[in-house]
Amino acid sequence: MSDRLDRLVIALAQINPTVGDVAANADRVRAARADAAAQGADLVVFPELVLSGYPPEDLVFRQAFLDTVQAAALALAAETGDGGPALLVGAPWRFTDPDDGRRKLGNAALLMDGGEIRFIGFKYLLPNYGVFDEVRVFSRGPLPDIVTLKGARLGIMVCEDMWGPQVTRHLAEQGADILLVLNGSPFEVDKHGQRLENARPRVQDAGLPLVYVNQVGGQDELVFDGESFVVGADGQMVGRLPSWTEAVVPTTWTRPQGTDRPWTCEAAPLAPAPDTDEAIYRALVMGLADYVNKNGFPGVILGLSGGIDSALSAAVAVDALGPERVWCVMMPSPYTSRDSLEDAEGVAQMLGLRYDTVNIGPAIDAYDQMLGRLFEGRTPDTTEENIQSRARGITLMALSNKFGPMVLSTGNKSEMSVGYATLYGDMCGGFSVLKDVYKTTVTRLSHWRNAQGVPSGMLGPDGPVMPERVITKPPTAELRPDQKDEDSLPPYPVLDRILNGLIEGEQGVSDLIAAGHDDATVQAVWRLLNIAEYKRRQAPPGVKITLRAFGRDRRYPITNRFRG
Ligand SMILES: Nc1ncnc2c1ncn2[C@@H]1O[C@H](COP(=O)(O)OP(=O)(O)OC[C@H]2O[C@@H]([n+]3cccc(C(=O)O)c3)[C@H](O)[C@@H]2O)[C@@H](O)[C@H]1O
Ligand SMILES: Nc1ncnc2c1ncn2[C@@H]1O[C@H](COP(=O)(O)OP(=O)(O)OP(=O)(O)O)[C@@H](O)[C@H]1O
Ligand SMILES: NC(=O)CC[C@H](N)C(=O)O
Repeated sequence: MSDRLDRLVIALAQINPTVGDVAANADRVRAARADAAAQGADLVVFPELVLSGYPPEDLVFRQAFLDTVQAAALALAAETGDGGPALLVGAPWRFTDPDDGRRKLGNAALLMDGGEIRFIGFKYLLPNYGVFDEVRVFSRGPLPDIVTLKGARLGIMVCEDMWGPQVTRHLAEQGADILLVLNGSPFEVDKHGQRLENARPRVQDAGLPLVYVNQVGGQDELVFDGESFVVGADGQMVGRLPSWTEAVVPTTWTRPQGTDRPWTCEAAPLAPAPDTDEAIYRALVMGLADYVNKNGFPGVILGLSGGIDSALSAAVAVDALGPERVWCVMMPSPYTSRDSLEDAEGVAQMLGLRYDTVNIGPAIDAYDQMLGRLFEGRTPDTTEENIQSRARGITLMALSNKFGPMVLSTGNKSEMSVGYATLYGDMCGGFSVLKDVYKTTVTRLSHWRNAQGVPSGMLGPDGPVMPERVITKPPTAELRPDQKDEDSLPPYPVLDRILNGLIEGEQGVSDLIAAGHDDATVQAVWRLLNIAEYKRRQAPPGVKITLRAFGRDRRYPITNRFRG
């Protein structure tokens, strides 16, 4: 037998598309192809729906949008007539269903080679759970055929196709040599482990190696971490791309020349996977940066209270956008303590950003006067507290309207769970960094960022970002004298464990009581969680990091009498 080898170089193009910007996405594909060509690639594999951006949601109902995608795809395909690498690109694509003869829309993978679209495969398993609604917008295609490139029989799948056995089995039966998977797989804590756990049974079932290409970047509530990889037919990781950054990485595949022996991938670089806290922090930074930049804002503005939530939100914003694009405003009331003033100023100095003070005292006096006659005989309560919060909201929105930065809302997941936030007050804003981050995780991330220095690729200071006291002092809303969060809520470690069970674990009240939690506390938290749904529906979007984020993932009725 000859010891010469057949050789195929497959480049993994982990790029950051923008939903709806078809021309820019096609240009990114071109740039990645040029990069891959310079690295000797024969084929460049891109993420799911890279031409439209993922997820395109109802945008794909517009024929004009599909026409634009189709024109861009045909232009890219024509360019592969130059003898350079072939492209494997995801796009929404209209097709005629062979079973019923009807025109449908599929989530497709297009193989472009030799100046034409040589092969079209469609996603077979459409995810319709959690954040995914693909049955609503796409039809499943027929089970895909295999296609040959430079003698290698490629089995092409689209994302969810790898999460069930059917498509892999079909491709293996057809005689595939290598499985290629185009993905739009959003980040969740510890998701990278799940991807590998789902890839391995497919690989073992088929006895075939697998190439997994995921996108990076933020799209509204979703953020994609990339972390594309190659797994050998033995289930071992052969190569892994870095997370949270664009990358075009070639992998070299060989087999004995002229034989029908399996293709194997030569060892490729194995980028380290970040630990949990770093991954969450990077998700928040990328989610915010892409939201602000892709929507064309000059920067963000937020209320800096001297508390931990606004301090961490400001730190994430500075790491995402740089200090010159983040504006913080301290808005003291008569209840604002000296410590809060010092701590807010400390945060601003450490982050090196623009910091202003606007006293809300005159606004509160004005409302006291305006409402005095109508409120006569009523004792002060949360009504007056909420007016303070709303005076801050109005101030931030006025500065946003006048100067253009988007207001960043600072509430965390613990508060959003129990409705501990004021509608049109501290809930106002365009985007919320911490919306899906429990308070105990806020504390952990703050310690992490203070100890870590600037994470690679970020724009903030290489040192601590908030005074230690901001992390260690008891949380307070400072809406009345000596107020502490724990006056109204269980201590956050207790609250977060219960919320984690009710939300992430979908556990019942009785399960949590049986697990040893205090009966009355669990009942109270469950009640608050239920009655705060109306607030969450009016809350700004924020970066999803958990299994069950409010908004896209966890959708409960507002009008809901079930209390069991
Ligand atoms: N199902 C439903 N559908 C639609 N609307 C509903 C509703 N239930 C009540 N509402 C309305 O919602 C209003 C109550 O909500 P809202 O006005 O937000 O006020 P509310 O929830 O009563 O008070 C805000 C709470 O957030 C706490 N908090 C914590 C931390 C920071 C801050 C801060 O502001 O900085 C505040 C504050 O201590 C207080 O407990 C009611 O007046 C009612 O009209
Ligand atoms: N004195 C203040 N100056 C500026 N902004 C404020 C002030 N007080 C509250 N805010 C804004 O309202 C948000 C909610 O504040 P509050 O302090 O009441 O609750 P919190 O959830 O403990 O937040 P934090 O930890 O940031 O204080 C803050 O994150 C901040 O954006
Ligand atoms: N786009 C998709 O099909 C994604 C679904 C898949 N289970 C994932 O999260 O990775």
